Amino acid sequence: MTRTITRSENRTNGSQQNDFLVIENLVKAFPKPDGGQVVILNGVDLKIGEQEYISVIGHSGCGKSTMLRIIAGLDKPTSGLVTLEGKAIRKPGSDRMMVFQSYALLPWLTVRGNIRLAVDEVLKNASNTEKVNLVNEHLAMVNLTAAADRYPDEISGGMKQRVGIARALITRPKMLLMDEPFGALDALTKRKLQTQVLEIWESHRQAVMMITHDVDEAIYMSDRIILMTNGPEATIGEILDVPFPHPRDRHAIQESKEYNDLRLHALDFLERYQ
Ligand SMILES: Nc1ncnc2c1ncn2[C@@H]1O[C@H](COP(=O)(O)OP(=O)(O)OP(=O)(O)O)[C@@H](O)[C@H]1O
Repeated sequence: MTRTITRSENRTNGSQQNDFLVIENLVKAFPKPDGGQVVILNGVDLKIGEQEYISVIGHSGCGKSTMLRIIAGLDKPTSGLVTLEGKAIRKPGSDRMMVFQSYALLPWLTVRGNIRLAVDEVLKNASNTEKVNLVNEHLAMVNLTAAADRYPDEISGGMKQRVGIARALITRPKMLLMDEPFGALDALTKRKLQTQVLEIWESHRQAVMMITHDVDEAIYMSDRIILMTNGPEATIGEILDVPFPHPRDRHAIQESKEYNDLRLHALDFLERYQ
């Protein structure tokens, strides 16, 4: 069989060679309850372009969320450096927004209120009219206009996740960090939301790092797929280039030989690291 897989060298994809996010020799260790330390991530090197969509796949516990939290500024590296546009990341900032699997919405605020909160926190100089228009625009973008005045416990999981995505997008962060954003959704809702998020990203490009356990999701959505080795002491095992131009048609790409080769290659990798 002719292999069409391209293993990316550690560079940004396609035309965007700029080193927007740079991770250099990242090591993260946590203290063990009985003393000593366990090294979770050991020597991660990665560069991401400013409009690049990256997926990270690896077995449970290898340190994917830890890496995302370090990029978000919620946790610190034990050693190594993570920079965004050349500046070391030391704390959370409005240039990076997170989307969590567990939605993390405030139950006492409506859909509109949850989205508006992000605008109030980040776009402090915008007028009330500008903020209202922005919230309405983003409610429409994720098809939530009709549910704007409902509370989180009155809407479905898929709707909650759309609120989380609108809330993350509305302040136009330079980088979107998504931790298994579709992991809690049923198969149909998941596919719909994947398409919606991809369409939004295709029209408002930004850097994305998305953790997923789903190889098909990674191929459909991303430009490159980072395959992590198992922990402890996990690192990047391989980086796969996804050769399909955007905008993508899920059905069309799934019929191609490249798609199936890529899928089998990623699954083989994961099997090897079981
Ligand atoms: N604050 C912490 N203190 C101690 N150990 C931690 C801490 N945070 C994470 N860990 C450990 O680090 C390892 C990696 O955790 P992490 O959540 O990053 O993995 P993951 O790859 O995202 O897993 P999953 O796919 O299951 O979400 C796990 O063994 C976890 O128990």
